[in-house]
Amino acid sequence: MGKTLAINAGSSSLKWQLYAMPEETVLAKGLIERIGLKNSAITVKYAQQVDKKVIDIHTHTEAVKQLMNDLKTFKLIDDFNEITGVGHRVVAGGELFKESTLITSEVLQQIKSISNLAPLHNPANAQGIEAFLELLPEATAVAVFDTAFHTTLPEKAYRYPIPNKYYHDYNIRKYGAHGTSHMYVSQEATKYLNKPIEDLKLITCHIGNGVSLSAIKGGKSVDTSMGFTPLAGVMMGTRSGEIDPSIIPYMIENDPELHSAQDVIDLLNTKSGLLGVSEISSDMRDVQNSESEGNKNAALAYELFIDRIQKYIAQYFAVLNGADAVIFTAGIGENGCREREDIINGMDWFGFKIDDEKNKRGCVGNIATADSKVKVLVIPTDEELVIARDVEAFKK
Ligand SMILES: Nc1ncnc2c1ncn2[C@@H]1O[C@H](COP(=O)(O)OP(=O)(O)O)[C@@H](O)[C@H]1O
Ligand SMILES: CC(=O)OP(=O)(O)O
Ligand SMILES: [Mg+2]
Repeated sequence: MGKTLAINAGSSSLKWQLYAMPEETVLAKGLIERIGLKNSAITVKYAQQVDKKVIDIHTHTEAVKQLMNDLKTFKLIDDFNEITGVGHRVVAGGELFKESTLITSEVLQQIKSISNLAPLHNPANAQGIEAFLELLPEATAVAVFDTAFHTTLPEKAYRYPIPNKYYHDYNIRKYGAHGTSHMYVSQEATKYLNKPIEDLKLITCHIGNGVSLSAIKGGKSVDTSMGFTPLAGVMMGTRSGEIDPSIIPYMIENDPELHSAQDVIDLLNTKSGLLGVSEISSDMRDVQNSESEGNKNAALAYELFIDRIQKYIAQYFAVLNGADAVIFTAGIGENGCREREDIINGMDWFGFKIDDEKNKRGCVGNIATADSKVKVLVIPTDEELVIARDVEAFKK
């Protein structure tokens, strides 16, 4: 039933995959990085080929035009009309969207209206949507929300212990994020655990540039580390994760460079995490390279990063009252052998240990020792496939 594009627009990047549906064959995929900066990097992969180029891409609208031209240049399509569906990852759905939704101009306005719930993401997601509405007005356009999978959280998990009116009148609650990824890897886990999802208790760790963990019981999210916005929870590439909220007014009072709560929130979102502590980079590979050259800040950044993840894993053992498996996914979760070893072997009291022979680059599946009570799984995430499937469901 035609070709479907899955779009994952980040604050400075745009990832995409082109599928033949309903066969779910990946025809091509690509990445446009450094949007809005000099020398944007463009990668297109198709049929064993990789094309890379560097040009300046100023906006997400330009990125979409570039991607569509590349599809023609590399003969992945002859005509734009071959693309009958476009699915967009949208990080925050707030109280407005509990499931994937057909995009109309009203839906687009609503997505923009809740940008406060994902300030780094929703504005970029909306730009991507607008660009495609202009280029492919006939295609089935669907928004797939990161928050949807977490709508099953029990009230004790999603409510904050603040006066009730802030929930009832202002919708202040935990929404979580990365839901598509937590859902996908938890479903994939059944292949390695030989039990139906209804009988499983899982702790999923999505560790990429953004990081979040979830406690999943019987296939439903029962807790997750991100909160009202994706700033909450563990430390990330540029985000602080949890800090004592009293620090915010204290920073404004004492640092003459900070004038408002918004200034501090920007700092916590974009200048903190691995970047803020290492003073080197938000990218884990750069941090580790500096650490190996003896850089103390980089070593501290790494230590904090591992510590925060361990503490959330421990919390979720309590939330679930035990677990069948801990799952690692996303850039660092899938590729970071050392991170997995440091996280798991530092808390082996919980009933698991990494098998060094299995914990290798490119490994997939269980990497725990044979006598581990709790399995440790590496499962590559595939948010784009879930998005393409949701688009397909609307085409029918
Ligand atoms: N081999 C590796 N070892 C450690 N970290 C890695 C490796 N490959 C990628 N990463 C890290 O993965 C992170 C990016 O993850 P990714 O899931 O692509 O993030 P996002 O989707 O949020 O852009 C970066 O910190 C990068 O350094
Ligand atoms: C929600 C979020 O943090 O997403 P990402 O990891 O893509 O930045
Ligand atoms: Mg991601």
